[in-house]
Amino acid sequence: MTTRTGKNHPNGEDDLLGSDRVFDQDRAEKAVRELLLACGEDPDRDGLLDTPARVARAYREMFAGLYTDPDHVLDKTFDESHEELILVTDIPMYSTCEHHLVAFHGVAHVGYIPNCEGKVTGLSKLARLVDLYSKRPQVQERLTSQVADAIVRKLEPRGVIVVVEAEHLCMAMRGIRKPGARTTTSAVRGLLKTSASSRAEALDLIKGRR
Ligand SMILES: Nc1nc2c(ncn2[C@@H]2O[C@H](COP(=O)(O)OP(=O)(O)OP(=O)(O)O)[C@@H](O)[C@H]2O)c(=O)[nH]1
Ligand SMILES: [Zn+2]
Repeated sequence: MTTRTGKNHPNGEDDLLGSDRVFDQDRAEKAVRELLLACGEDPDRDGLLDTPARVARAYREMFAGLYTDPDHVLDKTFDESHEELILVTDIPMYSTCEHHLVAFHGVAHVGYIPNCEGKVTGLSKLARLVDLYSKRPQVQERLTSQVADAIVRKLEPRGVIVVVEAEHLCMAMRGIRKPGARTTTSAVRGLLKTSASSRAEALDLIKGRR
């Protein structure tokens, strides 16, 4: 699996520079085996024999967003004379907390106001963008702004809003142990930041969606 991604920091701005990055299946398998040993488990017992390979494949899938340039997701655009809000709500989101490598999951709401040329993208591409940035070691704040900034870069819209609501399993199954606690993050750009009424319209639609 070799495709473009960042040189120094896979989640940073140098993401755009691109470099070949590969998933090293053998290395991942060895690391999982080591982890099992470190936990006092026997990786050679029947039930665990295939576990290192399975876990390595799972991580390759969970971090698939490290190997794809997110900007390509929004390559296809079309002109549609719609100059008002386009909002996709309740996009299911599964990501991995970079502090503990356990899941955080919830929903993302992504909206934008196209520019005066009416440059829009397919609705599924907004969900693809959320998927791609989720499939990396992440923190929720960065995930939220990266989705917003990718839309700004590629669609040059008048405004963008991204809201992510998630439960962090690192706060539920360990540590402070508060299952059900939800974290909400938002990233607003352009008109949706500067115009209180535009932002209120978007937030009302997000809040009142059920
Ligand atoms: N801001 C932010 N914090 C996060 C996110 N995911 C996990 N964290 C927090 O990252 C922090 C890491 O804190 P540390 O004190 O270094 O690690 P820790 O001892 O395991 O912390 P506890 O979870 O409090 O036990 C914790 O407070 C987590 O709740 C995230 O997406 N955004
Ligand atoms: Zn965590």
